[in-house]
Amino acid sequence: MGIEEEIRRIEEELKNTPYNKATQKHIGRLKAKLAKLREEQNRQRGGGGGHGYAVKKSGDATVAFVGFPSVGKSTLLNKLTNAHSEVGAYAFTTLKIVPGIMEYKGAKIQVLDAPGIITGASSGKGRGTEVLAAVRSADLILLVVDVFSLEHLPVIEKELFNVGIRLDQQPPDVKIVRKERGGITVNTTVPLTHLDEETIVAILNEYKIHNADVVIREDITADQLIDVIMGNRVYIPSLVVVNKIDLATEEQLKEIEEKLKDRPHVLVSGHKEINLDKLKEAIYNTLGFIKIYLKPQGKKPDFDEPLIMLRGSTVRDVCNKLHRDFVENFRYAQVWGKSAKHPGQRVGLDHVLEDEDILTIVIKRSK
Ligand SMILES: Nc1nc2c(ncn2[C@@H]2O[C@H](COP(=O)(O)OP(=O)(O)OP(=O)(O)O)[C@@H](O)[C@H]2O)c(=O)[nH]1
Repeated sequence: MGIEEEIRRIEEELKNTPYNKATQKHIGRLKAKLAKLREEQNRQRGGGGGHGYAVKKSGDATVAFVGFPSVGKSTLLNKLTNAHSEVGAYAFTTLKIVPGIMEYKGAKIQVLDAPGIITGASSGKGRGTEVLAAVRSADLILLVVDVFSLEHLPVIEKELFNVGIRLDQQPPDVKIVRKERGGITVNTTVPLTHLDEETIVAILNEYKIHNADVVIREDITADQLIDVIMGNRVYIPSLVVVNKIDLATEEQLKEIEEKLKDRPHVLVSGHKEINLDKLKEAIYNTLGFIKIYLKPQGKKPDFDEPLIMLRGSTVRDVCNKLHRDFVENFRYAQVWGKSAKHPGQRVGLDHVLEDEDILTIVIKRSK
């Protein structure tokens, strides 16, 4: 049986197996098998867990447009950035990923236009797989649909899920430490409502893990446990962009608003330039930026040109951005501001910075 056929067979079985206490373990095993097969398939197609596509990261953050062909991604990209992607009134005008830079409130945001993903892209049909690999490296994913195709959203989400992209989730708080012998021990700090110990062990066994200490600190699902075992998942926030609102009636727009009320979304028209500022603002806010003022040793901080970094950035991220040798030659850093325990605190590369911190980086003198 070919991989694709086997995947279909297991998906079918999962669909037809009702979830309850008695089937939990079986379902867990099936899901583990399915995840392994998808991984194998992604490997064969050269996508998935790979390191992406020939797009160099530049700017302060990267945003990827994902959507079906002809929803207007190229048009939006052109209006938001300085890039000139070809726009055509036919499907698949975008044959390779075209990055552009969008400047907003001092941040330079790299925007990638990916070829339209289609059903089955994650299984290698169309040009989807390599594109999805590039999307994995984004800091924010824009799910683009047009006013008449909201039903594409779950399809796109499934494609992304299948290549290991987890939207709007945090990495599960689970530690698995393998050992030589002693079997599997499971410790939990919260009650688990989706998994019992037998299922956890069955899933681990499916991955040939027979000896390990497992610590679970949140109420995870089988899928989340599998994600931790696979280890190559990426966790990226998303924003829904509904395009071509110029074609819809007030009534239709209200319906769309209602359907999307529980998730971040923006309604726009690329072509008619409606709500594009709102979209830029939403992109900027969802990414979340902080300003860092650099202070050369023994001098005053530079308040005129702050460094723009993503929220959660560390001293290491700053070093990487400034110069490729900084991490290697790093001695220590000093911080003043919200993240510092006291003004001028000495910190290492892993120190997490806060908005408006002042930072001095001390590096070894080059020989
Ligand atoms: N009415 C209307 N048409 C639009 C809008 N934005 C784009 N279009 C049209 O939709 C068609 C497809 O636009 P593209 O920007 O090429 O779409 P794409 O998503 O990049 O398509 P692929 O390159 O095939 O993936 C073109 O004819 C555009 O002129 C819009 O806001 N309103």
